[in-house]
Amino acid sequence: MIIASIRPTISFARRSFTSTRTQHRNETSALFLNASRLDYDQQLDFSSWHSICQNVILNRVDAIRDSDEMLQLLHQHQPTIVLAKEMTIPTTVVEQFPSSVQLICEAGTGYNNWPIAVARSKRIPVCNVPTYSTDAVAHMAITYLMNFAVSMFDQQRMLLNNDRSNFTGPFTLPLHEVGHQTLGLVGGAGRIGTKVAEIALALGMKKVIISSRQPTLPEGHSLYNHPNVECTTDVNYLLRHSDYVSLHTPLNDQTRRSFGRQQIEQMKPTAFLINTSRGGVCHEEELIQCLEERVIQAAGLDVTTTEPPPPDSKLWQLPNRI
Ligand SMILES: NC(=O)C1=CN([C@@H]2O[C@H](COP(=O)(O)OP(=O)(O)OC[C@H]3O[C@@H](n4cnc5c(N)ncnc54)[C@H](O)[C@@H]3O)[C@@H](O)[C@H]2O)C=CC1
Ligand SMILES: O=C(O)C(=O)COP(=O)(O)O
Repeated sequence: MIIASIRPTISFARRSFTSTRTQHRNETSALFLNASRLDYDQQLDFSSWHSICQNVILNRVDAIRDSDEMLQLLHQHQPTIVLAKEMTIPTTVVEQFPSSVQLICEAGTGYNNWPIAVARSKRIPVCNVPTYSTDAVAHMAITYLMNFAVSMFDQQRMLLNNDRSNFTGPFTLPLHEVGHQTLGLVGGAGRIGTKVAEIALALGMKKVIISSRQPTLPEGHSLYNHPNVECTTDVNYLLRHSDYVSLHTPLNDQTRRSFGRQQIEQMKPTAFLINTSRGGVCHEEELIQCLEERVIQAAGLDVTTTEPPPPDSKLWQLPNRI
């Protein structure tokens, strides 16, 4: 899957290069910072890189300790292309990039780890892999939803704790039929949100509310004019009417810590929050407090502000956090 999905980056790179950078066809090297994050021997299609530039030398480095070391490596290798995956690249590093660097590639979807404004000011294009894991993330969000719907996590916890109260008498854990429920997708008109919506509708969910910066889905969107889909610019409306709220915006200056107590308090007390976007989109301290106070039922968090959370984070202990 990843071999196929990395191709958009390659084709973007090819377009960038063929339009403006053809003079460098003979002398291209790429530096992959912290390459051990994935096994890219299998995932980078070197023949594509070679069609951009005749000699691509991919140098992979790991376990970089600090900005100084990063800069030292960059100046030593003088790469044309710098690749990274989810590793925070400090502003000062991009400011001091060697002049050889002509393309930044994020080898995944979210590119919040790069100081884009600095790259832009230096006229270095940045590309990502937009479809790197669209289906996998959508499946993850739906897995949280279905588990919340039938209290699967709680049932398993009770079994592991040898707590038989729900298996000997009347069943007290909630069991919801999603056909009667509404899913709210914040930033839901994007790739992952749309895929989540499509699966939720296939499961027969009553309604999907998508919040977007546009009042309607664009013509040509797979859910345009769908009878069970509502598009709104009013996130508060979505929060008030959803049984599950799933976050799908990228992390940027507008979305950073944008989902906190004020938003959670508008959700139904019976509702669940799902975050598979970026931990930093949530105001994590306020989210933890709201979960402790049971302002909502529970949260499914594929992402946290720091990954993994620090050992003393309350996130490790909260019973209503998955
Ligand atoms: N948990 C994981 O392993 C993964 C997480 N992700 C995260 O999911 C995010 C979304 O991915 P895609 O759906 O593929 O991206 P996308 O770009 O297709 O969709 C993002 C949506 O958010 C909207 N948006 C952007 N800025 C906004 C703002 N300031 N306010 C409101 N809406 C805004 C966009 O208009 C778009 O509809 C990525 O940026 C990444 O952070 C992506 C892949 C894997
Ligand atoms: O591509 C992205 O934005 C991701 O977050 C992918 O994350 P992962 O490869 O699942 O650690």
